[in-house]
Amino acid sequence: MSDTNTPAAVPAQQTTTHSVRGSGQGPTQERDVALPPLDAGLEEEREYVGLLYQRLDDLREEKQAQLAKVRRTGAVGTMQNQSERDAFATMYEDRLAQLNAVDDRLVFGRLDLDSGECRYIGRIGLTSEGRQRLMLDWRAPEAGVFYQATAFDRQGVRRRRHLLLKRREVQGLEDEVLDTSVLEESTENHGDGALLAALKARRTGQMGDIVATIQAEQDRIIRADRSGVLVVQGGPGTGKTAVALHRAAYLLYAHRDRLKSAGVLIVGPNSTFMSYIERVLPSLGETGVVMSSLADLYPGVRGVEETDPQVAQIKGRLDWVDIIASAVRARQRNIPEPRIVTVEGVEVTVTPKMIRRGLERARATGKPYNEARTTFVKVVVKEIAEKLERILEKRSAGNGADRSYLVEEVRSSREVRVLLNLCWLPRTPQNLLEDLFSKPKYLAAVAPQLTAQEQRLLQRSPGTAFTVADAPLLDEAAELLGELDESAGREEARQKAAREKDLENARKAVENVTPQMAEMGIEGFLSAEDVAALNADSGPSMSAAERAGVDRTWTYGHVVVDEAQELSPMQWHVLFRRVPLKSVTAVGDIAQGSSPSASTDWREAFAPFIDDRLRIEELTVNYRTPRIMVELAERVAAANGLEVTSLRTVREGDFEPIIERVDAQELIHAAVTGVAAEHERIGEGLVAVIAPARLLESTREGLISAYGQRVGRGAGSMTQDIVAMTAEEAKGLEFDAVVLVEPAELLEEAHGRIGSLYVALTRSTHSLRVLASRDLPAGFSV
Ligand SMILES: Nc1ncnc2c1ncn2[C@@H]1O[C@H](COP(=O)(O)OP(=O)(O)OP(=O)(O)O)[C@@H](O)[C@H]1O
Repeated sequence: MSDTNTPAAVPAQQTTTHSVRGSGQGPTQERDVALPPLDAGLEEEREYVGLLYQRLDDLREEKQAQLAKVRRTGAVGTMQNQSERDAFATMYEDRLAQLNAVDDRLVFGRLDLDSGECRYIGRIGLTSEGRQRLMLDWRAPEAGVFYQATAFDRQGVRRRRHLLLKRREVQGLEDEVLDTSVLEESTENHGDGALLAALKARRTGQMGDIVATIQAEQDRIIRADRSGVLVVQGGPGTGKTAVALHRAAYLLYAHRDRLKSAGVLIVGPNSTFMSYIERVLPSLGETGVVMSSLADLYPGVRGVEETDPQVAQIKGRLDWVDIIASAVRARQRNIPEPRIVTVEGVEVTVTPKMIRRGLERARATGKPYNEARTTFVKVVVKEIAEKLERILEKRSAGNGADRSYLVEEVRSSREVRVLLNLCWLPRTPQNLLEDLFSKPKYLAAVAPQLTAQEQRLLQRSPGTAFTVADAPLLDEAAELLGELDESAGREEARQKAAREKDLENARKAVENVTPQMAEMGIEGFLSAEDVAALNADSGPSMSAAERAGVDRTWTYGHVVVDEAQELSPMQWHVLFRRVPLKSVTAVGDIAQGSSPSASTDWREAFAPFIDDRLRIEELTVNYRTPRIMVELAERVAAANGLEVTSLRTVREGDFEPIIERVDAQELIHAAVTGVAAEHERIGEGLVAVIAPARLLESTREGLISAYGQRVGRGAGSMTQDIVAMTAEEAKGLEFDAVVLVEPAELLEEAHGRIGSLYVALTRSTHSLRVLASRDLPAGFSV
């Protein structure tokens, strides 16, 4: 058995055959299937695709049987035997999950080369039992020409064929003949291009992959080098999100050893967006990535919206690195004058000098605040105990009794504990931030960078929920405070030792199984770290991705950030800490920026974190929005002072945008009827009402009373056929039709920044209806 990703090299027209096992569980039957000739038609391609699915099913069956066998063996034998079994079991499970995920439209392309070689391109690489290459993984270097070859630069390609599948069924072929001499040989040339067919398709509410139709400018970005920061700038609908996700899949393929254990983090603006994109990577056979919205950047706390844009802007500044450091330092303080504590009925005077020695020794450890506190406590307790001992010695005229118990007595004395806490209170990131925002004097003392007015804006009562903009501040505080539990350091050391032991065992196991896996043609599916995680002697076993998702200190091999223009400097600061090699793909559009901290220049945005080794690539074709709507959006942007690069569009569009004037009190009713009118116009599909925040709830209620269950709610709302949201929430999403309510108010609520309205105008793939009771913003009329 072999199913890896080395190049396919099968001459196209000679009658090459592949030997394929028959289906079913019975005895193996061998049958030969010829590779379709260059002028193959639908029937021949169907036969070949049938062969590929046959191979997929066989592999699946094989893995299922192997997994069942390993599981039957049970947890017996030496630690190393168990590790080996676990290694195999995880590998089979991973592989099975991957084989299941790629079932839909397994293969999509065929290349016929000048050399006579024919390559099939699909979601994974497949070879026959006899090690004959059947299909190339789209990410393999040899598959690159499928996306790159053009009539001007053929790169040895005579013909590129798209196989249009619905699930497992070949429904059509589409040929691009790059060498005109092939024209006579080819009888097939089928209708609409694969790209247009994909773009016209109704939206499901979840983003799909674009693997069959990646365009050359996108492919270059997807396969770009992993090192450093790559920014992909592009207008709406240019495929930035799609490219970012396919790049993650590509990097996981090309650097599997490194990235499988370190992991890839994908960051997006909010949870609706994260559920919109969550299926793309699994459909490409990749499951081991961690996805996080900006609200979840600090594990364990889901930030609510920061409603005041000024507050969000203040919290986004890098000044907080210093403010939080001062806030932490300010929580270590000396006593102004000596204090008396009573231990065992004896009064002991604690002097500022004794406390200072404790503070200095603790700071000298260089450990985070809570961990250094252990040293502080140890030093001061010892000093008090020694003083107490001297007093007791004096009283008992030096009878030399054993007084080693005194240290424990001092440590457990309530008065001593109060004094120690007064000087060095154990803190969690949450308490620290809560204190900063609820104690104006504390904030004033540690944040001279903020004006009095800014400090006032930050004030809030204790217990208020943490916001998205607090997440990076919590993270920064956690970094400086360290573990709260004094025993955590010891526990951590114990766990580290246990992990190292597991890792050593796992390395031996992987060494043993690797040759057997290689024999089977499987490489790089499991690292020693994965096996070690399975054997970890504490808690349930977790995959690298699961562990990374809950561990604030996890460092990733690569980070992908979508809607990157919206991130504040503090959010970048936290993200860069998670990727020490600074291997980052950031995709976004400066023109769509709407958050209070949105970047207006990519180089400026990254200057604090990296030197000038920043690569900026641009995408220039809008695949989502028809030309008529793009023109409207660009006109409105320009009329409101926003410079946007004019985009090329792939589709003209079938429907002119409709602009309806309505009375203010009729807006919601008009939105409800507008949805029905849009469904009538476009047929089935997802219609979104994009409304100002003030009208959102009443709009949603109006829609629910008219359409009931059809109206989506929460993160999974996009899978229904009607949704209502603000322009901010619509960022990154797309719909078949959009009903846009009161554009003047959208502009106003973004404080005159056009970004949100520009976003709203570019969300639709087919049709747009604008409802306005007030004057329309500039640019709406020609
Ligand atoms: N090469 C392609 N083949 C098929 N569909 C594509 C291709 N490129 C982009 N698309 C489709 O175009 C639409 C827009 O893509 P995407 O959401 O990635 O754009 P974007 O640049 O992130 O947009 P925005 O900035 O407006 O959120 C999606 O439906 C995507 O699947």
